[in-house]
Amino acid sequence: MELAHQPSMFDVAEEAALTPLRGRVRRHVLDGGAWVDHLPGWVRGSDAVLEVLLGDIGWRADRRQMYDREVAVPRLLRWYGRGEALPHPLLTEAHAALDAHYGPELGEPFVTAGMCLYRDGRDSVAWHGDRLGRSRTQDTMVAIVSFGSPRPLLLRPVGGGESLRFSLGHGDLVVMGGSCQRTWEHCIPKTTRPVGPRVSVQFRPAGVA
Ligand SMILES: O=C(O)CCC(=O)C(=O)O
Ligand SMILES: [Fe+2]
Repeated sequence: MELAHQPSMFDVAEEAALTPLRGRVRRHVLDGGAWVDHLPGWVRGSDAVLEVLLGDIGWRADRRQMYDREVAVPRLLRWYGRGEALPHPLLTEAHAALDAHYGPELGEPFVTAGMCLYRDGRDSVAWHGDRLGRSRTQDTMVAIVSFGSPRPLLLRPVGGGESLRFSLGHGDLVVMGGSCQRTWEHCIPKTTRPVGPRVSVQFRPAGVA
């Protein structure tokens, strides 16, 4: 796998650390019982995490069921199941912090960590909801921590309407909650701008995909 990445481009002097969530994360209430929480700069010292994520952690090219077709996904994937050790301790801390903050509202823990690597602007994910599991019928949360080059996350209501745009930069947190996976769709569009790699780390409860 060829990635435009050299260790020397990172300043890993700053140790990766989380900043507080409470009182800082901003909730955007959307139509239809959906919401999006956004906290730019949740993680400090994200270079150290990105460097590990861009290494050999078992990235795979994959295929995915999209609507009624199976398509090659233009991004690399790495799935961490229940209890599987995450590749950087900051991610383990992030998981615990998300559980502490969202557990009372979510009513269950985040369990899996799905990771996506967008190598450059040609990598993307098309409009979809994460509805392969219980999220097809139930409210849930998907928490995304982003590392690397900023890419926008777009959201639009199922059935049409204006789309919203959240910037997902290095160390930023976005949480899609409520009915968001079934009443809204989201995507990471391709871009012709020269962008470096981005890794998205998505925490989901059991049975949500
Ligand atoms: O790249 C992201 O942050 C979003 C990825 C996504 O929507 C998915 O994998 O279901
Ligand atoms: Fe998604």
